[in-house]
Amino acid sequence: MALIRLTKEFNFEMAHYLSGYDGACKNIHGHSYRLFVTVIGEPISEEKHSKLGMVMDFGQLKELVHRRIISKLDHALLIHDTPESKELQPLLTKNFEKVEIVAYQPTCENLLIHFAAVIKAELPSNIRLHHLRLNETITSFAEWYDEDNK
Ligand SMILES: Nc1nc2c(c(=O)[nH]1)N=C([C@H](O)[C@H](O)COP(=O)(O)OP(=O)(O)OP(=O)(O)O)CN2
Ligand SMILES: [Zn+2]
Repeated sequence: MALIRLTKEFNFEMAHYLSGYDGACKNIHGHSYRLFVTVIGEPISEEKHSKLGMVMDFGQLKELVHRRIISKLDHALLIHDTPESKELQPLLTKNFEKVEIVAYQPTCENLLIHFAAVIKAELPSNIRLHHLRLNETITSFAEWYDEDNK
């Protein structure tokens, strides 16, 4: 038995602001995010299987992450649902196509917690989410590891 980790990288552009933050990031600004998704499993060994030798088709992983995360967040503005943003929300949703209202402060950390839950819920039962890495800038990134969150 050999366990193999597979990683696929995704890129998306997203705007956000950190509500109540004590620095420049309290203002609306954007990032070119880089998301690395790593899964672990055993390569399929059935000779007749169309995915012979693969833990998971990279294309299947791409479809999942695109559908559940990238399609929603790329070129979107993420708004933390707070009493202060309530007034702003209808104005933004009326004028822009992609505004996502979320129940959490949109930090790298909280985005990863959200992404992990979404990806884990859709992975086939024989494949495990091993870790995620999210770069917010070239110099700043956060990581989520399954083994840290058992
Ligand atoms: N722990 C966290 N700290 C900060 C987050 C975060 O998500 N988690 N986010 C921000 C801002 O949104 C933004 O990402 C600024 O980050 P920072 O690395 O400070 O960006 P700079 O452009 O100033 O980075 P340099 O490359 O050092 O110029 C703030 N903090
Ligand atoms: Zn930011």
